[in-house]
Amino acid sequence: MEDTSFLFAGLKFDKKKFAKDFQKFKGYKENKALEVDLDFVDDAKIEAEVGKKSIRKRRRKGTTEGSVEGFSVFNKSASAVNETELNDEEEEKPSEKKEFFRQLQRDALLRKDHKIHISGSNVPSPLQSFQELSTRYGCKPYLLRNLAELGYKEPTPIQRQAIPVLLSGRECFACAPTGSGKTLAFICPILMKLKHGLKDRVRAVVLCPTRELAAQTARESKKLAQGKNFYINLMTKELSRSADFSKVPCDILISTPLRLEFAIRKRKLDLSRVEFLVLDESDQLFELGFMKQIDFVVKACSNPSVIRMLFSATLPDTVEDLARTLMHDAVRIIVGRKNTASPSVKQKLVFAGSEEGKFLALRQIFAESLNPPVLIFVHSMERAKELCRELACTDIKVDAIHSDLQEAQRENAVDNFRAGKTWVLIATDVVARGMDFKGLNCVINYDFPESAAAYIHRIGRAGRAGREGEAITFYTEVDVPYLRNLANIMLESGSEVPSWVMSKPKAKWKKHRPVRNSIFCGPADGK
Ligand SMILES: Nc1ncnc2c1ncn2[C@@H]1O[C@H](COP(=O)(O)OP(=O)(O)OP(=O)(O)O)[C@@H](O)[C@H]1O
Repeated sequence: MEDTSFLFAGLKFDKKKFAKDFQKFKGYKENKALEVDLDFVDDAKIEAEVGKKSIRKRRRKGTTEGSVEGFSVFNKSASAVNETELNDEEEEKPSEKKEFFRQLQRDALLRKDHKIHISGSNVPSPLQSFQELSTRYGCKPYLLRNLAELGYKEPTPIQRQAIPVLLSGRECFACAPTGSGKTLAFICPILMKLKHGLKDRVRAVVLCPTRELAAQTARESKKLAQGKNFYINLMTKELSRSADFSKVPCDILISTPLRLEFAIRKRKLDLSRVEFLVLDESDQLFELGFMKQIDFVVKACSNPSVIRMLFSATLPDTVEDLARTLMHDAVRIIVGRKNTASPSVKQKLVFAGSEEGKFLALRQIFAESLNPPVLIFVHSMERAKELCRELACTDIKVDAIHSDLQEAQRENAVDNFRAGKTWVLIATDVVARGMDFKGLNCVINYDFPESAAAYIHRIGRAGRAGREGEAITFYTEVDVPYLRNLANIMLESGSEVPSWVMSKPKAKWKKHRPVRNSIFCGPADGK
């Protein structure tokens, strides 16, 4: 790859100015042996591994908050600390030093309790509670009030770590399970950092892969900003086509890549003063279909001090490598194990034999216990329409959502499902990512997912925010070669797998889209 400039070409990384940091990143792989995961270190190790330099740095910076910002994975090992540093360290008051190590221990324990794994230099302490937003960072009362009104008592693990990282002005790339509150993890610090009342520029951009997710993110952001005069705009079709952006006050702009690119090119939308750029579902945004627009948007956010952040429940190594090499002094945050399904979803495999078998299995599940709302995934819009037609013949309130619908029809499908007017929603992967259907009990993969990431995101529509959920995956002969891969994900997230599946070889699982027979199979009861 011609480094990665095609994507982050707009990034003005001054290699001379940041020579030291650049060296750190360049040497990241070699330095990996030094990477310390605080989750697993005891007191002695902390003492040995901590870069003494960071104590000094912190004192110089005059950090007043109760957090510790002093642990560098890139620091030299204790034995390599040079003489000057040791001399400096001698000046450290013993009580201050002791408190520093105590804080490190507290951080390590908190991270261990919440399965937070970090790498990066001087990573700020995770949050003990939302109250710390006010004691450590001077958060305005309105935000704490809104959090309480939304019923958020404790920060989720990703919120505990990502919020302090972003508030300390650091870039980050983060991977945390589906339904674990990543939206709040990036919106909360943006609201805290943005001074409101500046109406002349877009100051934060959130990119989402689908319109539905963009709309949901805009709605959730507005709830959090309630009571403050923030301008939070969703890039609708009309806005992207006809707005005079110099006259549209906009603090946070939430958009899909295509619409944003269009507005920049055709409506002269100026993003040169954007302070925060969020790439939500970042791994999908880095896929081929979006690459050109993402590159364009990243270039347009040309403010050298823009803070970029990547969030997803799946973060392939390729995306990580890209982020690690190109973001400046970024912190990597992983909650739990990377690329695993949410442990709160009970997963099950069902052999359906054939297309006809799938439909019969579905009817049987519904006959035994239809516990709406239920989301069913199929692999194409034709199949979504077909299955919807088949189920519409029953007394089940069913609808379908796919990319062949008008924007308003898609909105209606989502709204009706949320309102309980639709019991069963049949969908393509257009709603597989990010969508938060509160109270969704069950996801059925009518068609086997095309990749591991698709599986993790699809089933992650259930079992959100600590609730239990269920996922059933139908398979036929054509899907058998991929069963083992799926079984691994199931096992890692605590679900049971039949032992024979584990004896199958693993296959390369990317874009498994076999040609499937028609869903239509005539009357199921033979009448
Ligand atoms: N601190 C919290 N306490 C309780 N619930 C929370 C908290 N933060 C967020 N939530 C709720 O958790 C649910 C999932 O949040 P969100 O949609 O941000 O998840 P996500 O991690 O982005 O998921 P996905 O990977 O599927 O996009 C939402 O209903 C949200 O309101």
